[in-house]
Parts: sequence; C-alpha cells; structure tokens
Amino acid sequence: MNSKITSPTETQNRKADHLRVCLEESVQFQQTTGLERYRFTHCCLPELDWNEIDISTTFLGKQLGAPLLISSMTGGTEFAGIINQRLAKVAQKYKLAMGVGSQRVAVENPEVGGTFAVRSLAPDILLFANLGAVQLNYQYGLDQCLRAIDLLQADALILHLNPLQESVQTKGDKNFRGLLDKIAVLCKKLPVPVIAKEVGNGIWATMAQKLIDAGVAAIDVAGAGGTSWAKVESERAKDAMQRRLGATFADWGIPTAECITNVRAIAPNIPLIASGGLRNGLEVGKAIALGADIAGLALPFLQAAAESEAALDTLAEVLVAEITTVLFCTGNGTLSDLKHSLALQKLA
Ligand SMILES: NC(=O)C1=CN([C@@H]2O[C@H](COP(=O)(O)OP(=O)(O)OC[C@H]3O[C@@H](n4cnc5c(N)ncnc54)[C@H](OP(=O)(O)O)[C@@H]3O)[C@@H](O)[C@H]2O)C=CC1
Ligand SMILES: Cc1cc2nc3c(=O)[nH]c(=O)nc-3n(C[C@H](O)[C@H](O)[C@H](O)COP(=O)(O)O)c2cc1C
Ligand SMILES: C=C(C)CCOP(=O)(O)OP(=O)(O)O
Ligand SMILES: [Mg+2]
Repeated sequence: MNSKITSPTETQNRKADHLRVCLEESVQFQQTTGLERYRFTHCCLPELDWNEIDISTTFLGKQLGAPLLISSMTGGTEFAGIINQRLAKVAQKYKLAMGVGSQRVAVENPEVGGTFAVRSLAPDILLFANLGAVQLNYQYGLDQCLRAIDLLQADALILHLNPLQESVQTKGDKNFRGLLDKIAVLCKKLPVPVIAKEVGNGIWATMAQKLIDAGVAAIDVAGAGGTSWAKVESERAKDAMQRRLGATFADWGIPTAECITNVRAIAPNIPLIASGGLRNGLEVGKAIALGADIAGLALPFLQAAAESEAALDTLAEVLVAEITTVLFCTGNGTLSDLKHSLALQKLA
C-alpha cells in the first residue's frame, strides 16, 4: 500500500468518514426500492437444467459472467486501497463489472493514486473511473477526466450527479448550473464512454433524456431504497444546521423500481444499470425483468469487503446462485429470455 500517505487532506478525511459511517451507522432509507411490489410467477416445470442456465451478458462491449456491478465506492486512504484491491480480485474471479469511488481525492493528491489502481489485479474486467459532474464547475475539465481514466485504464468514466448529497455535505459543491453542456462536451472529446449516475436519489426519464441527448452512453439510475447519502452526510456533519437538513431529506428520492421502468420506457435501447438498495440476486432479477441490463450493489459489497476476502467470495457466489434460481424458477434459460418474458407481475 502507498506508504507516502502522510498529511491527510480534507477530501481524504471525508473518504475515511464515508467508509466509517456506512459500516457503523444506520444509513439505509426508510422508504423501499419498490421492488417488493413485484412478484415472479413461479414455473413448476421449467424444462431446464439449473447447471446449464446462462447468466452471462455483455455490457458496453465487454463480457460479464453475471449481470452485476460492484458500484463506485472508494479510494484515497490506505483502508480504501485495501477495499478496492479485495473488490477487484472478486470482480476478476467472477467476471463482474466494477467502479472505483470518486477520484477527485487522487486528482488533488496524486500520491494516493495507487489506492485506485486495481487494473493489474483485474486485467479483464469492465472497470469504471469516477468523478463528480459538479467538479466541472470547479476547475475540472478534460485533463482531470483523462487522468482519472488513465490511472485505471478504465473502460468508461462515470460522472456522478449528487445534488442532495452536496447540499447536506459540509462545504459541499453546490453550483450545478450549466453542467449538461459541459457533460456534452466531454462525451464528444473523451476516448471512452461516459456514464451518468446518481448516488441513491434516482434518475427520472426527463433528465435521462437530456443526458442521452448530451451523449452519455449509459445511465445508472442509483435510486432510493438503499444507502441514503443525506443520512451519511448528516451523520458526519459537525454543524447542527447540516445535521438537521440531512435528517429532513433522509428519505428523499425516486425508488429504484420506478426509475428503471420510467427511464426504460423513454429509452428502449440505452444501456441501463439498476442500483440503489439492491440486496440480493432475486432483487437483481426483478430489476432486469423491469428493463435494466445489469445491476449494481454498493453497501453489501463494502460490508463483505471490510469483513474478509472469504466473505466477498461468499457474497458473489450467493448472488450468482440467486440470479440463476430466478431464471430457473421462471423457466428462462438466459437473461435475454427473462427480459422478454412476462414472468414479473406487479401486485395489486
Ligand atoms: N445490510 C445489508 O444490506 C446486507 C448485509 N449482509 C450481511 O448480513 C450480515 C448482517 O448484516 P448487517 O447489515 O450487519 O445487519 P444489521 O441488521 O445490523 O443492519 C445494519 C444496517 O443495514 C440495514 N439492513 C440490514 N438488512 C437490510 C436489508 N435486507 N435491506 C436493507 N437494509 C438492510 C439496516 O437498516 P435498518 O436498521 O435501518 O433497517 C442497518 O442500517 C452481515 O454479515 C452482512 O455482511 C449482506 C448483504 C446485505
Ligand atoms: C462507502 C461508499 C462510498 C461511495 N462513494 C461513491 C463515489 O465516490 N462515487 C459514486 O458515484 N458513488 C458512490 N457511492 C454510491 C454508490 O455507488 C451507490 O450509488 C449508492 O450507495 C446506492 O447503492 P447501495 O444502496 O447499494 O449502497 C458510494 C457508496 C458507498 C457505500
Ligand atoms: C460518496 C458519494 C455517494 C459520492 C461522492 O461523494 P463526494 O462528494 O465525497 O465525492 P468528491 O467530492 O470527492 O468527488
Ligand atoms: Mg463532492
């Protein structure tokens, strides 16, 4: 690990806080993803062999062993580096996609770049760089994006959209004016695709359409129902005003199930990632049946990675078995069959 990490910057402290708060405090939404309002119709005679069910897929041109993304989380501290290394190893083993956390901390302090640089551990995976779109209003541009991509040898760049989190964050960056045009310029100039992603408050069709028109290659809805970033920032704020603001908005956002159906309805072909509150492979199956191509999980992977490599391995194995069982018990041999089936019913 990078032994040169000496004087932690404010950004590094925030990264450390985010890991601590997510692992130790109650940070989940009270409102749900909405996926519990759907149920698969059970198929009593699938006419399939469980062992031959194929949950592989391709996303942005790369083959995945399962329709799973380890969502963007961390980097910038020694502990974050260990988490990223563990995540990368399990991603390589199961051929999962993976994102790293915001690389702003490494743009500010290149000495911590090594805590993100997992490509050597995961040479074959679909790997996503990450920066906050709002940084484009605070001196960031093409150069910083290229640096983030190069550090990872990333296949795509995620730009996260997090207006609520920045509102609650102490000294958050709150000027979101003019960003759509800046995103459009980047989409034209960058050598890799750009993905637009929320952080747990959801993306609705109206904005999805504008982002697609701006040139983004994929959307990660990151809807409500899982980790609440208003709660996390409220928890870590020292200032009573910020704490109260976060508490008021702790449950704000569009549930993940609604985001998926709403975005898919206006963009039948956009590569679509479902995330926000997905906690098992049955929920992943529901998200895919609703129109997502792959599904991302953050907090469950963090909890397992913090525990051990064995816990991560178990999580990946369980998720794969759960997704396979969804296909088996709905009588679908592939993810494509599942998407086109009518197996998922909305409860009255
Ligand atoms: N928590 C999770 O989402 C997952 C946990 N695990 C594993 O399960 C074991 C115990 O979990 P742990 O989280 O420590 O248990 P806890 O019951 O202590 O939960 C800790 C936090 O996770 C939330 N939580 C727990 N289960 C769920 C769920 N099914 N959906 C949404 N939120 C949930 C709780 O929310 P609240 O108290 O507000 O209801 C709480 O904020 C660990 O080994 C962990 O690795 C694995 C995958 C996901
Ligand atoms: C510890 C932690 C750090 C995160 N950091 C980032 C980040 O830097 N960039 C980002 O786009 N999303 C970040 N996220 C948000 C997740 O990618 C995800 O959108 C959100 O947590 C909802 O998913 P979940 O309910 O599965 O946790 C982070 C999540 C966690 C748990
Ligand atoms: C943690 C999440 C969900 C997104 C990034 O948060 P930050 O606001 O801390 O990210 P940077 O400013 O460091 O890009
Ligand atoms: Mg920020």
